Amino acid sequence: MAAPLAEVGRAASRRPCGAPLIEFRDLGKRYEFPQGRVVLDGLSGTIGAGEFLIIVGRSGSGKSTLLNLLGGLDRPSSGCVSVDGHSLSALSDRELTLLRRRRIGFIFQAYNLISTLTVSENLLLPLELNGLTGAADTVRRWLDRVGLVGLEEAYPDQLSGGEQQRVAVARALVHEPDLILADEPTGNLDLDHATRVVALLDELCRSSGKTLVMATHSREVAGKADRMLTIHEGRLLEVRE
Ligand SMILES: Nc1ncnc2c1ncn2[C@@H]1O[C@H](COP(=O)(O)OP(=O)(O)OP(=O)(O)O)[C@@H](O)[C@H]1O
Repeated sequence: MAAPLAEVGRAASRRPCGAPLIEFRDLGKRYEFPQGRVVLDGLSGTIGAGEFLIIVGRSGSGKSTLLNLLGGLDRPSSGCVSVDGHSLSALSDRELTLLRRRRIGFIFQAYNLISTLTVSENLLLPLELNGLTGAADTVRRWLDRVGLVGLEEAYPDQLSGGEQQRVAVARALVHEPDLILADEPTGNLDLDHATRVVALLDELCRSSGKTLVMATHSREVAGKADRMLTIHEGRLLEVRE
């Protein structure tokens, strides 16, 4: 049975390695507007703790929609998702917010850094929201890990695309979530920088046993993913190469 939400905030180390972190069953999503369209149709599966899973699919196939459902950013039209045994549909909006804040790190294509905050301040935010102490040291350590020492006081628009994405990577990981959901994290980067960002993400997640689910157009950046799934006509298929 799942532990109460308040008690599972930082319980990743108790989970046996390889046990499913995410389970989804008969998951469906239909958007009513602008015209009724079924984007996801009866998807079921599991994602193991510590796994690196890539989701590919053509533009508009539903990759972002799936990540949003897995991360509790949107509610499914049918079916259910559970994260570490917590059924997302059973959580109130407040509980869902807490689960997302504590347990999940999001990385988006357009970085989504807060433009009026410096690099350091962008990283401090998730720590402060989670009431974590020792924040200044943690931020310094993460800036070192992603190779951004010296840019602490810079604002996002003073950084290159690759640098901004490394800030976004650090921001998603700084509060030690169990699950990282990355939606086209390299979409704005050339192949060389894209490959480096994915390698960094992979290394950071693997070294700390975090689960990484990444949606991308490009199989070339898939790197060392453990598994690759594709969404085609609303269904999820395993890609074997
Ligand atoms: N909020 C919404 N309201 C209505 N339709 C939506 C909404 N969000 C997405 N869609 C539609 O759902 C389909 C899937 O969109 P989604 O963004 O999940 O695809 P994607 O595979 O991530 O695409 P891309 O690779 O271009 O980012 C698209 O046809 C899109 O127009």
